[in-house]
Formats: sequence, structure tokens, C-alpha cells
Amino acid sequence: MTDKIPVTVLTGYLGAGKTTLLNRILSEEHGRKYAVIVNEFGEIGIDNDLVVGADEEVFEMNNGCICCTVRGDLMRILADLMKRNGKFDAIIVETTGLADPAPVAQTFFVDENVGKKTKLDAVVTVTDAKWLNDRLKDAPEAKNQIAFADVILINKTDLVSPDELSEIEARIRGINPYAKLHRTQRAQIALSEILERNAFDLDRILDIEPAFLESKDHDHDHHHDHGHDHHHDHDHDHHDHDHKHDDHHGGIKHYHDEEMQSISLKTDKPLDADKFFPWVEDLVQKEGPNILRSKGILSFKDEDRRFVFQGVHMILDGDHQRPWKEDEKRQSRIVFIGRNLPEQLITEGFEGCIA
Ligand SMILES: Nc1nc2c(ncn2[C@@H]2O[C@H](COP(=O)(O)OP(=O)(O)OP(=O)(O)O)[C@@H](O)[C@H]2O)c(=O)[nH]1
Repeated sequence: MTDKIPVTVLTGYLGAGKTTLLNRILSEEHGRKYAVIVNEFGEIGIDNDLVVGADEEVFEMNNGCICCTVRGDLMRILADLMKRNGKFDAIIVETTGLADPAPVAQTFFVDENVGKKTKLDAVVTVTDAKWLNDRLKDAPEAKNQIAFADVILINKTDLVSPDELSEIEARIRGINPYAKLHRTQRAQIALSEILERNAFDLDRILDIEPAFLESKDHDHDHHHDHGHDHHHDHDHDHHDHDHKHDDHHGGIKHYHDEEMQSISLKTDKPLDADKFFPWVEDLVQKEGPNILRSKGILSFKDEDRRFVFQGVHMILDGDHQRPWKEDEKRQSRIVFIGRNLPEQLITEGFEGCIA
């Protein structure tokens, strides 16, 4: 018997469907109260704004990856939550698509205070059936996320043929024969398959990562550089995720994609939809292989609702969402995440969409 609070860690590569799953969980009649912690790559928080649910408290950790610099933040948020005993039943942590889940999971074992009051229930990994094969070639994070998972969703099955799906499944099985696998569309799955599974298997993790429980203070022995943020006058930020080497955190080997960068743009002036859509469609057609992910919350002229814009490579998606609130700043924010991003082209193009 334990009254430790269960923690579910949601991982999965950029754009796989983590927020879709999170919103599904939060929209259901579950009768539970969840605390949600989101962590994003890129300066302007967009995910926290896309998480539904009136009751849930969403804690945002921006500007860095949860697995290294922000891990201290995670511990602090958890410690604060623990002080408010009884206010919620479970915790869900959505990591960035670029996070290595190992150090996140490790937090629940090596930090004494956190470990006393919480237990890691499961690492749930959402994969994108359409792009996973490519990411297994060029993104070691994608592979780690699968290796560490207790539950795996093969999402976006609508975008691939049955043969491709079987191949993906075999590849996942090759990396992780133990996780429970589900094929999903729009992350549609019974909550009981995701939450309070008691599925995290420490022995299996120790097979993959023998150093998992070594708790040397990771802050002392890492020396990587998170790049730098430039803040230009014309209101845009740029962030290089600049890890040039494998890192050790508390004994765990830890890899980052040093080429991954993000460009965040915002404007308080309304955008012209007739300019924006042709521009962005053309951009992702041409630069799609490099732009892994784009998303934004946009304000168009003569439109009272927020437009939520989503892209994964050249596949775009978007919808008018709720009306802007009275006290809400009608600001358009958009972020592009990828490799070798044509920064100037994107910045100027976006500015050209202002009405
Ligand atoms: N075709 C299709 N699109 C999907 C499916 N699931 C999610 N999407 C779309 O994929 C895009 C990314 O989904 P998100 O849930 O935001 O992905 P994410 O993993 O949270 O993305 P990041 O947090 O940016 O890494 C959105 O446009 C979704 O609507 C699916 O099963 N099929």
C-alpha cells in the first residue's frame, strides 16, 4: 500500500501528439484532479495555452530542456505541489519533443523528497507513425523515448498504409519489446491504458541504464552550453540548443541534437489571413524537411477568435478556437523548430503577413 502520488511522464518526438493526448485526458470525465507540468523547446510558451481544462493547474517550464537545465525547476514545482497535500490525485508531466526521458524519470528516484511523496507510474511515449522511421535515423532522442517507455502509442495511423504501420511496429518492438503498444488516431485511447498503470519497471530500466540510480549531483559536472538568446528590436527571439557532446547526468549518458534550433516570432499587429496561409504553405513546402515543427496562436484582422496553427514538416493543420478574451492581448505568436532554419527568410516572411 502506498499513498504516493502517481506521476505520468508523457514523451514523444516533436509533433507526435503529446498535447493531443494530454487534452484528451483532461477533457474526459475522470473525476480526478490532475496537476499538469509542461516543458517546451522555444521561448514563447504555446503548449500551455493549448492545454484545455478549466480545473487543472498548468505549470509551465520554458526555455530549456526538462532533462538538464530545467530539472531543478521540475523538482521545485514538485516540491511545491507536495506541500499542498490532498489538492490533486495525480501529476502529468509533458516533456518537450527533444527531451531524453531518462533524467526526467530519474528525478523520481534520486531526489529524496520527491521520491518520498511521488512515484513514477509510467513513461508514456507518443510516436508519429508517419515520421518515426526518419527520426530513428537522425534523432537519438526519438529512440531513447521509445526505449524508456512503458506504454507506447503509435499515433497518426491515418497517415500511413497498413504495411508501413506493421513496419513501424516492428521497429518499435526491436527497440523496446516490453512496452504495451497501442495504435491510435488523434491519440484516442482509454484513459485506463495511460494513467495509474503502475507500469514503470525499474529493473528493466536498470538493464538499459545501469547508472540510473546513481545520484551524484548532476549540476556539478555538466558543462554544456544552452546557446544564447538574441532579443532583437523587431520582436523575435532565436534559440540554439547547443549541446555539442554526450553528457552525463547523475551517471546517465545524455545526448542532445546540437543542430536543433527554434525561431520564435510575435507581433501585436493583426495578421492578414490571405497573406499568412499562402506564405506558410509555401514555406513548409520548400523547407519542410528542415522545419520539423511549427505552431502558433494567431490573431487575424476582422476575426474575434484565436486561430491555432499547427505544422509537422509540411503537414499543416489549424482551426479557429475560442474568442479572444476581453483582457487578453491579441498577440500572434508562432514558433518554428528545426535544423538549418532560414532565419531571415522566416522573419521577413512573417512580418510580410502583417495586415
Ligand atoms: N493526421 C493526424 N494528425 C494528428 C494526429 N494526432 C495529432 N495530430 C496533429 O498533429 C499535430 C501535432 O500534435 P500535438 O498533439 O500538438 O503534438 P505534440 O507532440 O504535443 O507536439 P510538440 O509538443 O510540439 O512536440 C497537430 O496538428 C495535431 O492535430 C493523428 O492521429 N492524425
